[in-house]
Amino acid sequence: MPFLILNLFGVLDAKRSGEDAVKSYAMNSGCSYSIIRPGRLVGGPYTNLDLATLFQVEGGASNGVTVQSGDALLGDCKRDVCAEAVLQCLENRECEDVVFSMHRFRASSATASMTAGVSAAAAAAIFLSYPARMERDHHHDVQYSISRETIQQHTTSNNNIMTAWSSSLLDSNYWLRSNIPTKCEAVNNKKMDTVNNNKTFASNTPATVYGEEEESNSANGRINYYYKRMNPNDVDRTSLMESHAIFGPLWGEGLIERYHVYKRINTNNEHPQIVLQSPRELTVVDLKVGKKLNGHDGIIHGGIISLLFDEAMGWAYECLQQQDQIDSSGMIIVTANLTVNFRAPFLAGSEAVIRVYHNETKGRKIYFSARLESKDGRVVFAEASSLFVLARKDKLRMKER
Ligand SMILES: CCCCCCCCCC(=O)SCCNC(=O)CCNC(=O)[C@H](O)C(C)(C)COP(=O)(O)OP(=O)(O)OC[C@H]1O[C@@H](n2cnc3c(N)ncnc32)[C@H](O)[C@@H]1OP(=O)(O)O
Repeated sequence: MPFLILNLFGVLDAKRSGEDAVKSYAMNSGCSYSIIRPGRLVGGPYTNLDLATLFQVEGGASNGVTVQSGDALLGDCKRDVCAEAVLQCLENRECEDVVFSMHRFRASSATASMTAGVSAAAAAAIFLSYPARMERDHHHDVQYSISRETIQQHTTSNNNIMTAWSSSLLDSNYWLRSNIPTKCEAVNNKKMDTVNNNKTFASNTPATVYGEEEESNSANGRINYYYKRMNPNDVDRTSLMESHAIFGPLWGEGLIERYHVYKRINTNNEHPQIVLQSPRELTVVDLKVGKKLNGHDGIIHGGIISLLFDEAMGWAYECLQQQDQIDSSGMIIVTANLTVNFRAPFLAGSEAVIRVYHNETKGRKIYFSARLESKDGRVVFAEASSLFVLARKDKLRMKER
């Protein structure tokens, strides 16, 4: 159908704005999104086209769905399947940061039998696990495909549809794990070498990591933040080198081997209200721990993890101070409270990232939260929340005496 007709009264424009707002919010708040563009919704009280199919179709053949990236598809979509798809998106990591359209499966006789007797839930779940071609929006220059033919081969060669689907689900998940660059991988290879000059790039920060010169491209609505290396350029820490826990005695092979701090710089002028949403991601630390910092054999000591969090939050304060221009003359920021929940063993020799968020500022009290997670964001090793307090320097010295 011509775009002009589909877009009568600006309906598609409005939908696009809605989608852009969702993406911006997701990018700026650090959460993921899934955008489903269903075909014309049917199957409800006012559009019960399915009365017709009810008499023609055995079982639930009309529950089949076709999923494709972008909006190439045109057709109807059953409401119950759409609702199920929404729920599946919440649970399927494969659906993170994707935009796809779905409509009813216009099945050939062979493929119709594939969906016969399968519930809407199963159909939606399976097809969402096997997107014919999903566009990862954050990696918009990369597309991934899982052939729908593969599914059909599985299903036609096996009488037990559900078994066949589950086995290909495993294949597919394996494929996804082994092939899809995750959120933490670089989009732009050209930027990889900027790590070396400490300029802008965190090799393991989220996908939307762009160099400063590309910031000007943000007009296309896709690029609205990037990361810039903080240490050692932004803050003179030479005096810290010898006595600082991380950069001094605990620094080196087998110990803390990497601790690169990046501040997030938002460049989104389109939705400033969204950028300011709380909690706001302030810093990301790209780190590597060695094999000599264990508690139990092979597992990094919880105290070390707490230290890594504390430091990251200290840098987050530095970032906040730069952004919000906090007047801290005569003051020093100190940790008043730090709570850590250890969620999964953080293994010796691992690489990971810490993401720090600003939750709230109340007078001289600043609340942060943070996550230590695997580079691909799939495993959360620990979560932390903290209260930092701006204390008067002279008062702290009095306490020392
Ligand atoms: C770019 C460079 C990056 C470098 C990063 C380095 C990061 C490293 C950060 C650290 O590890 S600092 C070392 C560990 N922390 C300390 O040594 C701090 C020791 N504690 C203190 O010196 C004082 O207890 C403190 C300055 C935190 C507070 O004393 P104050 O006399 O200034 O404030 P006060 O006790 O009146 O408390 C102020 C507010 O904070 C609240 N508060 C203080 N401690 C709290 C606590 N532990 N839990 C909850 N709330 C707390 C307190 O209730 C109160 O709330 P209200 O204003 O609403 O009444």
